Amino acid sequence: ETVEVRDALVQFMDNIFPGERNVSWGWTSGSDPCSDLWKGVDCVGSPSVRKIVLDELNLTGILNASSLCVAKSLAVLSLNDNNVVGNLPEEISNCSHLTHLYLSGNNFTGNLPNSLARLNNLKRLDISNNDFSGVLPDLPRISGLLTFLAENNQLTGEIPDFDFSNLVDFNVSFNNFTGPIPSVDGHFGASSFLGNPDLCGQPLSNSCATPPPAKKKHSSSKQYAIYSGYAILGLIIVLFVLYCVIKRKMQNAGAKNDGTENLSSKPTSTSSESKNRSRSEFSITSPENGKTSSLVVLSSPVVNGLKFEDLLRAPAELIGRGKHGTLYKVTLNNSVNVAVKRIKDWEISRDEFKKRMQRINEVKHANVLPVIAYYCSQQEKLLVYEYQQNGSLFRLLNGSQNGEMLDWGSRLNIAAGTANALAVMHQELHSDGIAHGNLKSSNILLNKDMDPCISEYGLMMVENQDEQFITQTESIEVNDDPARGSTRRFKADIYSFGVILLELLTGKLVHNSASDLAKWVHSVVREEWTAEVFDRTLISESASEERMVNLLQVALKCINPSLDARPNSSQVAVMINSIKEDEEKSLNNSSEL
Ligand SMILES: Nc1ncnc2c1ncn2[C@@H]1O[C@H](COP(=O)(O)OP(=O)(O)OP(=O)(O)O)[C@@H](O)[C@H]1O
Repeated sequence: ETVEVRDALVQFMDNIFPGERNVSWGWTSGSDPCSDLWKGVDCVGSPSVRKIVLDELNLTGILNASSLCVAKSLAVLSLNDNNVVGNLPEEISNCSHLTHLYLSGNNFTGNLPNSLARLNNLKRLDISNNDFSGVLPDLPRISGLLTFLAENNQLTGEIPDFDFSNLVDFNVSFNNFTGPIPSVDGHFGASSFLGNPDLCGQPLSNSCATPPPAKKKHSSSKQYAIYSGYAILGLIIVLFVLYCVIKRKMQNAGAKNDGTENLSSKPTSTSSESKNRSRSEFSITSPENGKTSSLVVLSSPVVNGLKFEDLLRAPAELIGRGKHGTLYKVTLNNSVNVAVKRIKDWEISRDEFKKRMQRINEVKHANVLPVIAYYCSQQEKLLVYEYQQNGSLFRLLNGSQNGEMLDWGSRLNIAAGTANALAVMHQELHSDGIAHGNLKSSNILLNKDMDPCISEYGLMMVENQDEQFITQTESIEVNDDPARGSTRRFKADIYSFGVILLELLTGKLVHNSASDLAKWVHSVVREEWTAEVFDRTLISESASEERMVNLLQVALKCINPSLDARPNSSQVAVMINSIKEDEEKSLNNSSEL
């Protein structure tokens, strides 16, 4: 770097870190930021400063943007989780190459400068958890913005009309924004807007009131008539909705005696009410065509001799309602908990169902949760699994803050265990055409040793998580050729597994569409800031970036839009096991030192 840039950067550091600095940081005008490796500086193979990352270093001074932006090629500035004070100066716009600006978790105050909107290259802006106030500058004019995080500040005024379809992260919760939320078209939920008492409209539940009376006083009689019309229409809609809700509630109360949702109230097994509750839940009816549909117990000593009636009588608690059915936790007489999945709308004959279950049951793997019993009648299909106390991967990544409890080693173990199980299942069931069909992180359960267990293998005939990623030609081929259709099912599992790997690596979860996460990862990787993709908890535990990148590459192969380009499950398992072996070797080496 030139002397001018060096001196300016040293000035920037003196201002943001007043006091004595550790000499090992560099940041002295006699040295070079790139070749002398100043702390937090990355020149990404060039002679000019590209990135400055000074997170969690207890910086307590001010941000001197005039000095900082003398480094013209600066693209990333990250000052997360320090105690920087003062405002964000107008001169920040001199850093015209900035693509990433992270200021979260500091004590910044004052208005955001209008010049911020002139940072045309900005893709990610995170000013969350500060004390910024005032109205937002015209940020929507930055066309490539992907992230805007501003939660927990004191910002006011209306939310400008961002292009929400382009944004992948957006959060303005817990500020003082007012007025109507611009149309987000389902791209972001209420959690992005909560905690602004005077904000209204979708996706929040409080609708915007008609204009206040003061304005009406000045409005013309025509406007007055329009507003009154809206108000009356609104009132009619509210009354109609109220009527429907009350009517439905009354019908439900009549038909089900209020017992459908929550069966956790531990009914005593002798009470006729509790029997009725269980019956109404599973609604198992009389024998069909003279044949009795009984419970088939496949394996497991815990449920030996289990009868269908035992299942019906046992207290059941609803624990989930998914796309394909409902899940109950049922406590049997011997105090064993089982999970009972009641499948919805599966057009499959009894014989076919039975054959399928028997076939799946023949293949065993330690990381696949076996079906221990099943029941099948024309109307009902129930599957019984052992209840897994430690819940699912989805819950683990979601429940603990940012998946904090799940360290890199555990994530790699889950990835490898799942890949190995999938490889065996695919190999054994390939000729039967039985793929998993609905692989996702809520179907990866953790057993008592926190090892992964794939649940619900083969319960769905087809699941098209990757539909939009299939090329048109492939889609035609698949429809025309049954063998290709079978390949497609297995390759769809690979896509889904790739998405699970992305969840493990990013800590971000799929809620509605797997393709959103895949798109987000692609967009970050394309920007060549691959490290940005990884879950920050992994970065802070100093997980090996090399192995994270390797696992990311496996994930990207799995979500390749072309079916043929995706690896098969055995290849995936080999790749992940080799990453796991590298990890173990490196741990052994470091413990020997
Ligand atoms: N055997 C089990 N033990 C403990 N928890 C389980 C078990 N099986 C499923 N769960 C959890 O119960 C919840 C509901 O499961 P369910 O299978 O109904 O939902 P889903 O997998 O999201 O939906 P679907 O399979 O219908 O697409 C999920 O969070 C799942 O992780």
